[in-house]
Amino acid sequence: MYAFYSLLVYIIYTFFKRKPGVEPREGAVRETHKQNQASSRKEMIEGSAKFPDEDLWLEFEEIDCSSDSDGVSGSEDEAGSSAQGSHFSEDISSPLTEFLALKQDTAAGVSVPGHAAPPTDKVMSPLLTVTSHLITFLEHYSQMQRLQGKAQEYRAQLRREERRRRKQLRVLHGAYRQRVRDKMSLIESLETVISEQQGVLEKLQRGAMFPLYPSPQLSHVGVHKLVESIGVLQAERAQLKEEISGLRQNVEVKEQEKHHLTSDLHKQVEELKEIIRERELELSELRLEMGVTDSEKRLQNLSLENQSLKESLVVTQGLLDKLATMSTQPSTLIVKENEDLRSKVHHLETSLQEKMEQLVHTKGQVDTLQWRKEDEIRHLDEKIHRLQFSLENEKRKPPEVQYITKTLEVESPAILKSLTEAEARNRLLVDQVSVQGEKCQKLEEQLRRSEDLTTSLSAKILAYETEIGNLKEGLLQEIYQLEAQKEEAIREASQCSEQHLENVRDQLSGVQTRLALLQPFLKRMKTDYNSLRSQVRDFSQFYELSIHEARKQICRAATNVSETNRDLLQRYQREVQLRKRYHNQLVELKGNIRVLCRLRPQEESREQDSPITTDVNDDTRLAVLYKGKEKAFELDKVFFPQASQDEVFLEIEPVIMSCMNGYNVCIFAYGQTGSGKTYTMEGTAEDPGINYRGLQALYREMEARKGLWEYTVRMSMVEIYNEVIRDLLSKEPLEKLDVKLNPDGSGQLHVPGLTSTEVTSFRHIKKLLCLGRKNRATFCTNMNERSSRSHALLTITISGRDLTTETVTTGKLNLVDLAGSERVWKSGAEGERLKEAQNINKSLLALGEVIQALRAKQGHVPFRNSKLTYLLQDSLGKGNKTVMMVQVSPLEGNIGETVCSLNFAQRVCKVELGPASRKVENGAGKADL
Ligand SMILES: Nc1ncnc2c1ncn2[C@@H]1O[C@H](COP(=O)(O)OP(=O)(O)OP(=O)(O)O)[C@@H](O)[C@H]1O
Repeated sequence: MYAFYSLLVYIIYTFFKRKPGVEPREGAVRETHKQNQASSRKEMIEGSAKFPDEDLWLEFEEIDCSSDSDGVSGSEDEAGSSAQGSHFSEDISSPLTEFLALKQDTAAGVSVPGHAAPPTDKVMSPLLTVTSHLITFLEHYSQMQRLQGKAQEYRAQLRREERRRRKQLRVLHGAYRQRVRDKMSLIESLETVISEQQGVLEKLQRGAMFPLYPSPQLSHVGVHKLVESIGVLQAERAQLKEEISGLRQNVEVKEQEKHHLTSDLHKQVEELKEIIRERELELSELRLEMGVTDSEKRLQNLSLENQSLKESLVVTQGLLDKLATMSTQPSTLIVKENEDLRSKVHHLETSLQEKMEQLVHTKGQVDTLQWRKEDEIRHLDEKIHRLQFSLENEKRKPPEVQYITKTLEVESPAILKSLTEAEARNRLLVDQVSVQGEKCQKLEEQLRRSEDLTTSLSAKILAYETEIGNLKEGLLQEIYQLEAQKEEAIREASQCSEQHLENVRDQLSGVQTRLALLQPFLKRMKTDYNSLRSQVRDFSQFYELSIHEARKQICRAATNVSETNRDLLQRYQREVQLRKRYHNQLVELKGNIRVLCRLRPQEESREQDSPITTDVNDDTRLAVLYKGKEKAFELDKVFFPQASQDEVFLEIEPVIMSCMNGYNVCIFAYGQTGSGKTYTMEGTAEDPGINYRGLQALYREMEARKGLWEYTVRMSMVEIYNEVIRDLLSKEPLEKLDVKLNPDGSGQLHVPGLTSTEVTSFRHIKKLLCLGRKNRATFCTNMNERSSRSHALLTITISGRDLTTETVTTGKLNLVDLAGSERVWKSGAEGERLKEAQNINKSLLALGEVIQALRAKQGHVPFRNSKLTYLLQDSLGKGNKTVMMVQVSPLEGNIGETVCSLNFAQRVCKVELGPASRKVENGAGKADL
């Protein structure tokens, strides 16, 4: 008895002294286990004591082997955990099995045949009972760990399956998109076919609109084309139907296969369930035998759940494989593909639903398991307390027992720790299961969406198919209608043509009768025609002779005309020369400086007695009643107030025209402000003055001389204000210019920077005149004031070339609108007005001095005393032609200024410039003639 207890204590000691953190290596453990087995067996054999239950040993060995293999086949973590579990189980199996065997033998009191009966103790001590319970619990715990390892393996498999399924789904989606694209292209091709058919139909309709006109061939061709295309479409449709039926058969076959697979799977599941049931029975038996706790049941439940999960995974995998194989099959028809997809989606949905249900069930089970485990832990705690209590009672027992009790006290926290770890693992499992459920839900949603898309697409396809069918029916109906219309049209056309033929026959018979009547007339006409032909022949001969004679006469007349022309040309040239000579003599007779006076008419509203009287019979005299005395003036010509612009111009025209022959001419208007200077020179738009009319006359003459003379005309316009020259044709009219001697040494004057524009036509001149007027207006706010105080000078330079004699003439025409000659400075003006008045007076005084010098025939003429005289130097001096237009106001109030102006004019009248000279240049060089 003592020996037995000693052995028992030794075994427990050897088992419990190994702590979980310092377990021996696997190989070492296995070796120890084998050695223990070997030694125990050896001992048994040597002691001629066969082991009481060899089958039980074998079972334990199998468990060890399976746990080893599981640890190798799982993933790295799982392998680690399973390996750990196997170590633990292996670690405890050898001493425990031995002890269990011994305990069973002891409890049963069975003697092994052939062996000596072991020493028996009929009464089991409490320590032995507790120890046996603990060992049983540890065994169950190790089994639970193994099952957990297997569950982890299943989870890994589940993950792998999930990944594979996702991949397959991606592939399926890609294939599905491709099929949709193919479907769209098919629909487009069908639409193009329909549009072509519609086009053909429209053509046919057009042909039917004009049945009487020649288009039956076109209608025939169109109908034939339409019928052919419809036949092709029908053939295509039949082919498509055949393909669809074939594909449906394939689908049915696949469905049957799927059904078989499902039934096989169900069978397998049933078998597995049967096996599980058997295992459950075995376990329940074991539990009854060994007093197993509820943890075994839970472990069984877990294993069952895992098994069901595995089965569902297998089912899903099979479905996915089938889907993959179906997706790889070549398909051309959309309908079939859609059906396949629909069925697959349905299967997937059902499998997912099953899985979801299983997962929910598993989750519930796990929750209940957790709850039960907590209860179990509580029970274990109570048991431990009871054990502690019993151990307290056993304190008075031998020291070995006390040692065991202490060991149990030490080891119980470790057991509790392992239990909490197991609980944590269970929680982890629950979390993973919930994550899996979410993934399954997402997949389910994706599948639902794809199914919706598939249904919508299939609906569209059906709609297209129905539309195509309707169109075909409509086309066929229209074809029938067209054929009917065509037949009707042919019938009508044949009726019309028959009627027309009858009409034509009638007309032909009428024409034949008329021809018979016209036969004698035709014979007569033939004779007339022959006579006419002979006459025409005679006439053509006569005509040729006449033409020949006329040509001769024309040639003779041409020779006579050329001789006459030469004579006429010579006479014309002589006439021109004479005209020029007489003109010059006339101008000279009139005087090369001529003073004309123009009386401004009174305004109708302010008409009053004028102090100026004229003689109607003598247009060279006028008298002014000034300060009670009548003062008489004799000038070259006096224009009465009623004199028109044209009259004034006719008087001046010969002088203006002389510039075309190379004379320098200067025409200036002189007089007080408001006396009509600008009116005379510029005039108005309706009644232009000397400037406009003179330039117009020059261009008229130039036109008349075209072919004999060639002219170049240049134009410039300046304003002299306060002794400052400004270019009125410049782009920068505010620039101040100055008169200088020409640097070429000719002694001529020129204004550097002055714009001298070559004029191409009279219209061009008009534009330039407008520009000059506009620029002058920009200088002042009050145009009348400004024009009254500034001189405006328009210069035209005309270079002419006689094309017959190559003589070149250069003439210059200066047209000057002078500033008002009133004596403002005498009226006490100040400031700017005084300066203006002084400058005006200076230039007019300089003009008077120049005229005085010319009159006195002085050697020096002071042209440079003012800008005005400087500019007019080459036109005012000797050999030039000058016209002074004295403008006189008829008003009593202006009488003083009138007298002054007339006095100045009188002085100018007495100036003798001598005969004018022409600026002519011929082959020998320049000359003044
Ligand atoms: N012969 C005429 N017939 C009709 N109206 C005339 C005649 N002469 C001048 N006038 C008118 O008299 C007014 C003053 O004439 P104008 O402006 O030509 O005078 P002016 O001497 O040029 O003055 P200023 O020196 O201020 O420029 C204008 O309205 C003009 O139409």
